[in-house]
Amino acid sequence: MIVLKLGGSVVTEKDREETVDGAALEEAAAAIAAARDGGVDDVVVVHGGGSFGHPHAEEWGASTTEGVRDVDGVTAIHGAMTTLNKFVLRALHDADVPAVPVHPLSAAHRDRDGALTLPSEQVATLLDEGFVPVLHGDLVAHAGEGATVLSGDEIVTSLADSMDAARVGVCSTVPGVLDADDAVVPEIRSFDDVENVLGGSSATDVSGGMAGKVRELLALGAPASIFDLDALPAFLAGDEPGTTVHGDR
Ligand SMILES: Nc1ncnc2c1ncn2[C@@H]1O[C@H](COP(=O)(O)OP(=O)(O)OP(=O)(O)O)[C@@H](O)[C@H]1O
Ligand SMILES: C=C(C)CCOP(=O)(O)O
Repeated sequence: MIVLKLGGSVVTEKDREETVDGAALEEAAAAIAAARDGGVDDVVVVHGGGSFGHPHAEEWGASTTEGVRDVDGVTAIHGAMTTLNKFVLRALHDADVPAVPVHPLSAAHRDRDGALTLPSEQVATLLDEGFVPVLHGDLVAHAGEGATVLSGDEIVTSLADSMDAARVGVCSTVPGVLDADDAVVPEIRSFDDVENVLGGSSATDVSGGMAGKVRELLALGAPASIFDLDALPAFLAGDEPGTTVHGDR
């Protein structure tokens, strides 16, 4: 199976709070629909926070390690993400993709050391039954912290491991990880390869931007591609566009 992350910076306008990028979302949904028509029917979709989750998380001081205890904060952050999830589902439904939401806050948790448990049996069963599960960056219950941010990238890594994904795709606004001359780095095998060129995100992002992404993907067994929306059809067709991160496991 394939785990595909649609970056929050792809499906939203990251500089305008709670604004969906409708054209990008439509393009992504069309690519997924076309791939399904071509026989690729085992895709799990995860989307990021973009201008929905991140500004609220920042406002409430929540990150992947700093929790929020105020129920209004939980409601604001989780609510923004479920709102974005509804837009993503609608775009997929409009393209005739049988997308079904899976909200991580209802299923996942972190222990006191921050280790994540994200059940995947319901995701696997939905997939077996012909649906396209759609998860999203969210908050999760975190022992001793209240609720912390769970990034879409962590979801991707966790599901890729527990569901033994063959391939992982991370669709972002950049054509791959860029080097100091803005050329795409074709392959990454260790964080040292790219440490000096990796920054955070150009927009509000509480979960680490590109550096966080590469760290997560390096912890994987399956190869992971980072590419832009133009390259999504190629990725779904089996190519490895953009940057391929080969995990160190
Ligand atoms: N060396 C680099 N190569 C490519 N992008 C980089 C690099 N360093 C920093 N970045 C930034 O990382 C961003 C991608 O990370 P970001 O977390 O914003 O993506 P996303 O997954 O699409 O969004 P979200 O986290 O909301 O889901 C790029 O838009 C760019 O601003
Ligand atoms: C900010 C929240 C709640 C989700 C973050 O998910 P990401 O955009 O994948 O890092």
